Amino acid sequence: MAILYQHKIREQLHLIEKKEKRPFISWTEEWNNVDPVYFFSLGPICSFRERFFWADRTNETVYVGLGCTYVIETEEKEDRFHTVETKWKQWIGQTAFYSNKTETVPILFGGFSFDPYKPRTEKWRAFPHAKMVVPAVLLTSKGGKATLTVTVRSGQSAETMEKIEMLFHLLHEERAPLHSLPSLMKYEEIQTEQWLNAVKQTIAKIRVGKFDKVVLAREARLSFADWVEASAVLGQLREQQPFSYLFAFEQEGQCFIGASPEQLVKKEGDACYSTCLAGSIRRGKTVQEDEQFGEWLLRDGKNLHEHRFVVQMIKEAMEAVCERVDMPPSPQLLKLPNIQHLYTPVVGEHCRVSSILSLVEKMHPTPALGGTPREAAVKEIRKVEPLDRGWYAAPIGWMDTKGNGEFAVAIRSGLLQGQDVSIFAGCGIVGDSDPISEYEETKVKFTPMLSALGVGQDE
Ligand SMILES: C=C(O[C@H]1C=CC=C(C(=O)O)[C@@H]1O)C(=O)O
Ligand SMILES: [Mg+2]
Repeated sequence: MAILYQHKIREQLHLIEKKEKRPFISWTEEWNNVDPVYFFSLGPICSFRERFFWADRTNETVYVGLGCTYVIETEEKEDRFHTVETKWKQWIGQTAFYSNKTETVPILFGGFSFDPYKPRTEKWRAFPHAKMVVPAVLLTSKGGKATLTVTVRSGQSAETMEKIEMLFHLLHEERAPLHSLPSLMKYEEIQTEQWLNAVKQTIAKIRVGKFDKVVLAREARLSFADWVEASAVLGQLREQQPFSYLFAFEQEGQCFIGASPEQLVKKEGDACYSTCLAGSIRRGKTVQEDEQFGEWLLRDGKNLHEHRFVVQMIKEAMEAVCERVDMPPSPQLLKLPNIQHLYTPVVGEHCRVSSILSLVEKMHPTPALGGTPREAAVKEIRKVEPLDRGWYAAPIGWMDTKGNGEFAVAIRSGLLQGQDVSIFAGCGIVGDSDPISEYEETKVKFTPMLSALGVGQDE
């Protein structure tokens, strides 16, 4: 099967290259189903130096990208979303699209930094303020049906084909097990004292009316005995966090990865969707305790307050561009394996914007990651938070050639850098926050990444 495909793709690309005058060729074909995490794991073995992974909360849409045929990246601050949009349109205009018996279109995948005005540290050097890529090979799985898209620069298909041939060869062989996780050498929470002080100061400032809400995040660092391979972590996240977005974006051997429950925005034609997620409590140890915690969260003034700011902002942002916006009048509970949240889904109809990036720009950062008022809160985070957030808490996702797409908020995430890993977690500070409870909340939010790394919470 794989051998057949290989010849077919090579032949097709060759024919197209001969007659096509455009700089890029993108060719899509129906394909046999393959485990996406396994597909992702084969990238480096086939000399693809970049890779990404995306699965939405229901696993309905899964994308795996290997290699990089076209990169859009910018260090611009104000204009970054606009620049990506313009370059994407230019690329679409330069590309010849071919497909065989499928409606699937190629996508652009990537993300943004949380705050382009925060000075970048060495840790995030491979992650500019905006970076989105068109992969050389894209595996798309939609509703259980798979397609493969090969995108090449015209005249350069031979180089990509060599790697693809290797990929097909490996897929044809008996499946090798995923990498195992190395053992933990060191676990360290970073600048906890400074973070707690920042929380205390922020609470005081909120109490005198300087802000309504500010989200403050912190970092923990882990060192392992060996290289931490992204596919091993991804495999664990997939098992342990079944109702979250799974994402990974690997560049220069560094991989930003996570399992986020939080949708920033999705656009499908003229409908758009978002979720308000803020307000948290851990899961109970028994069914009864778990229900008690949930009931408490639904009634707790401080958490409802935290949540309300997010609802207000998302509602306003959607109302500005949609004819109709629907949402339930009060939050529901979203129960995840380690934590429960207050949750309000939002649906916008007859959306007037043509590209998801305009919605991303409007909505980032929501008060679940930044605060209220937005500008003042982000400035305060920049000043007092002892952390370079990089891509943590920022938009990550995809868009297609029609301007549709979906972005999650990259929380419950970490950065894999060889044997070292940084993980991040934040929480919404309001006037009646208690620093120790907020500290505990961030600990619970570290759990998904720690478990995926094979680390127990008390290590
Ligand atoms: C900032 C994070 O969570 C946000 C999302 C849900 C609940 C939150 C909270 O209750 O504080 C946070 O706003 C994080 O997980 O790092
Ligand atoms: Mg909270």
